[in-house]
Amino acid sequence: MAKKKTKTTKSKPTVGKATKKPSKTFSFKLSSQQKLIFGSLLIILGVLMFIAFLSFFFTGKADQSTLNQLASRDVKTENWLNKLGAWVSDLFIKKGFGISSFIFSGLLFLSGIYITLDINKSRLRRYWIWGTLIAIWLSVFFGFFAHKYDLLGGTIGFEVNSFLQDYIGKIGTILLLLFVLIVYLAIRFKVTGHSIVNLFKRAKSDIKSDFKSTDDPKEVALDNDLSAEAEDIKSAFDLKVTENKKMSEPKPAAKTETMHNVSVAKPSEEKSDDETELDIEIETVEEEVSEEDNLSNKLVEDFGQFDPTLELSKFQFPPLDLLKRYDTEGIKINQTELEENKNRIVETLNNYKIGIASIKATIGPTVTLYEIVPDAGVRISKIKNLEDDIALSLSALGIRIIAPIPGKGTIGIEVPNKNATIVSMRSVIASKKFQNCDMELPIAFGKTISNETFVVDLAKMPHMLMAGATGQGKSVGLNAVLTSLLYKKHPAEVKFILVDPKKVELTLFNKIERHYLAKLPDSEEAIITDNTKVINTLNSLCIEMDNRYEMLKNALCRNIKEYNAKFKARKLNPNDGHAYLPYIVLVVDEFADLIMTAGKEVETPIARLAQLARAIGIHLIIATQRPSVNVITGIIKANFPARIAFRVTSKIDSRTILDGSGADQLIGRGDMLFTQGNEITRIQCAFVDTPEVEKVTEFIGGQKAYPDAYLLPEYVGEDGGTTIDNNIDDRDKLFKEAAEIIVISQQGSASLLQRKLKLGYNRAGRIIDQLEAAGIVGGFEGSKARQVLITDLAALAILLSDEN
Ligand SMILES: Nc1ncnc2c1ncn2[C@@H]1O[C@H](COP(=O)(O)OP(=O)(O)OP(=O)(O)O)[C@@H](O)[C@H]1O
Repeated sequence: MAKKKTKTTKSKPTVGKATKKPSKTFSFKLSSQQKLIFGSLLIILGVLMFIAFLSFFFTGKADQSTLNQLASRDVKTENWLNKLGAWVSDLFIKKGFGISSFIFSGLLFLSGIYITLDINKSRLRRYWIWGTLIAIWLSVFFGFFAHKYDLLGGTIGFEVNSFLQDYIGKIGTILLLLFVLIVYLAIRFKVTGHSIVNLFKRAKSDIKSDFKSTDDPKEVALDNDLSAEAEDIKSAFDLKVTENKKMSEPKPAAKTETMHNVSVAKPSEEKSDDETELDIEIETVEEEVSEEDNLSNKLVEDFGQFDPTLELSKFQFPPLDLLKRYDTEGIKINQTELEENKNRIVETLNNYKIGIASIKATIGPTVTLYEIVPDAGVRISKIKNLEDDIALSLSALGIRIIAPIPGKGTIGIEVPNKNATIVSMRSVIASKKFQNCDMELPIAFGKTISNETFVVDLAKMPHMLMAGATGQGKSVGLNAVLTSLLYKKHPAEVKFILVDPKKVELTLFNKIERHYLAKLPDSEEAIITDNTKVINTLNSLCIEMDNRYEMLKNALCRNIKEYNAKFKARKLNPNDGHAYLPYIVLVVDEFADLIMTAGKEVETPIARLAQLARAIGIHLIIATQRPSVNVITGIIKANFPARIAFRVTSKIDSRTILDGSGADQLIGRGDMLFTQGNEITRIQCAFVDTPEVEKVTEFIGGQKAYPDAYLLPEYVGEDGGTTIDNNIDDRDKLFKEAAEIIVISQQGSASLLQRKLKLGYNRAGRIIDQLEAAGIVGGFEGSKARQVLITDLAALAILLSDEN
């Protein structure tokens, strides 16, 4: 992939410092001149080594006696490179690897060339590794001949060979060397069983065709490798064709016969021959590694994959003990209750002349499902209409009839248990299903009617709408969602934006602000309780969404998962504006309240986010007490396929949220219906109490955190940039200084002032307004920095002196 420079529109806040540049390590970098000097030195050394080695085979014996006296100048050696040559070649060839030592001189020479010409170093490294291994292998192999030619394998070869022979014998050593050779060929040249078979086949067909051509000298195979003779014939043949063409254009085969008496094998015959004999040989080509891949591979080799959790590498997930066990946990079967309910159902149905073939009970935490198979010929709608009668005869609230149960040939009657059991958060978090799940954003909601832990992936939903009348368990449900994520996701991987108009429900999560929360740069509190701030946050989230899409586009990725995987593999350069992207989960409690106060201003960004944000890891969870149509509008509903309904007060509300009835028949206290499309599942929501959440958040909050919450992009509301302060006397004390900074950097951004002058966002924003009023910076341009209208300090000085 060609390296692509990308630019994002703003300086992105990072996950703490999750986007660290690859850490600076000591790098041995040479200038071009140094490369030439060092490279040519290696080339010369390689050549010298080669000469010394070569000479050793002629002069080695003669120099043998002088080796101990090399220090003395008077001693004469015969090696072509004299004393040093004699010593080095003795060291490498005699004491070392034998004739395979030539490989090292070659490697030195090659290194010199690579360094001088600045060619890809990773290949050179590979040459060295493989070269050394080959040298060892050869010397061990030549060790077999050591008793005759000791210089072939050198001392190392001899010693290793005899060592191996001592333990596995001669045959064992040969086989071991053969095995190593096969491993080498397989890895280095990607040789496979197939390619060997193909090689043999080709050799066979070559030999066969050679035999054929010698059998009948007249027959010349007209293939691509025409021999010189055949070439002559062909040219003559072509010539004749052109001559003949002028006359009568006879058939080419006849022409050849008349001219040269050469029979050309009929193409069709040749083809059939080829078909039986020739097999396509597929050459295994080593995949070309593109420049960027190469770099990323090297980075991954050197530093390992990028680890977003590195900055808080010591972060500990909260232990299970922080969550409470409940006495009423665990399903107890009440046989008499079961029996009674069964009898009543059968009786009621009998009263209406509905016979039952069989009945089966599944006991859940809060309700028991009686599955009945009616006698043949009974109309389902008849049973469905008896809902109220059955409820009356069972004298129980919240009877729900599912007729038929999707995927089963039965009718279900859900009857609440007299003594509901609590599904504790602890039990669902501890469940294998949750612990072993491989989801991006796993949520353990609770338990289904058959007492299975119900785990869903928020990333797949991709947004969730939650409704329920007051006191039915919405807040507990939201806490269950957040707790699930806290137990499974590292602070680097997920960030929450919490909107809590009630001001009391989500405040506990304040403690994990610097771990898990995201906020606007200028806000002090991460949890948003003020409705006007919600608008800014939502718009800022839209900017974040646009930025993320831009980043994904530049990285050629379709979704956040691919993008993060690429970033982890170091294929995306942080200097090009890329960063590891955590998931962002926006939780809005009391959505109705928000819509009432802010209306369209909230609905538009929510709808935009709901429509577009799924691919870039922004997920919305919206909870409301009143699921009326003016709160949950068509556009919002269409984009929230996952719905959760706690008990609602009317069938209409149930229809609004679930597109069907059922939620009005729930029994409350966490009894809920979940749908992600067609199927509706009844679940008992896990119960997590405030003290438990407090303990979990305290545990997390007590650990090392990022310096700040995850900062969302700056968003200045529509009126934010227009309140221009014209009064010179009211200007900020730091106005002049700020103007100078802006003019020098030619960048009209409040965050620059924040950084340079160490100001809060509000003050920096005010100064920017004053600068705009003074004509130093241009108007507000959305997420982009403002234009600077003054080009240098001199012009600024003139402008300011004119004002006074
Ligand atoms: N899953 C559950 N298991 C057992 N009891 C529950 C469960 N969920 C809620 N409850 C009970 O219901 C009470 C009210 O729950 P919760 O505060 O979540 O209601 P709510 O829907 O948020 O109400 P509101 O909209 O007024 O805030 C809880 O205090 C608790 O006693």
